[in-house]
Amino acid sequence: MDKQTLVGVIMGSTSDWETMKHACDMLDELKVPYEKKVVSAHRTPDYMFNYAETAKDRGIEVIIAGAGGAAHLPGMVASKTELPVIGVPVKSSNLNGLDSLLSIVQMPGGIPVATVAIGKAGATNAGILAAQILGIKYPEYQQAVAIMRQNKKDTVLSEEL
Ligand SMILES: Nc1c(C(=O)O)ncn1[C@@H]1O[C@H](COP(=O)(O)O)[C@@H](O)[C@H]1O
Repeated sequence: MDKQTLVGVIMGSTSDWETMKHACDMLDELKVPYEKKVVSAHRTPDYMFNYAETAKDRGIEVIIAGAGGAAHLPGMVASKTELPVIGVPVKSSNLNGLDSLLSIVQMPGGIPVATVAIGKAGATNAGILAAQILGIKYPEYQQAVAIMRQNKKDTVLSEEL
């Protein structure tokens, strides 16, 4: 039987995939079941509301939302769900992602978005953070994160200049 999808990876546009695939790669590595979709607060507002409102009942436990520029998606999704939302600022062409970062991180008190760094490293960390959150309830994901970190440590220690 397929495992229950636990993470919703959403992004404002297909153009965000280059960045957001790194979150999905990490979820694949940690064997966390996820779904991925394009959802936009600006372009598909009703769909975005519906996605956020129904995610919990569908069994999703963490949402990773990536967007660039006027990146309202993570915050708007957070406003419609009690699930933890991790926001990934996608690097924009005009302002290098600083616009995305500030749009996501500066949430008003009461509606948090756990914001990671701009771009690939942030997306990768979003995948790890999602697994760590799930690891509180599902020990296999905590274990997977521990193994991944140990492997990284071994790689760094074995590296020579
Ligand atoms: N920031 C948002 C939202 C949103 O926040 O709802 N929807 C799309 N976008 C962003 O617009 C950028 C350009 O999109 P296009 O490449 O499709 O023109 C993308 O980075 C996307 O995340």
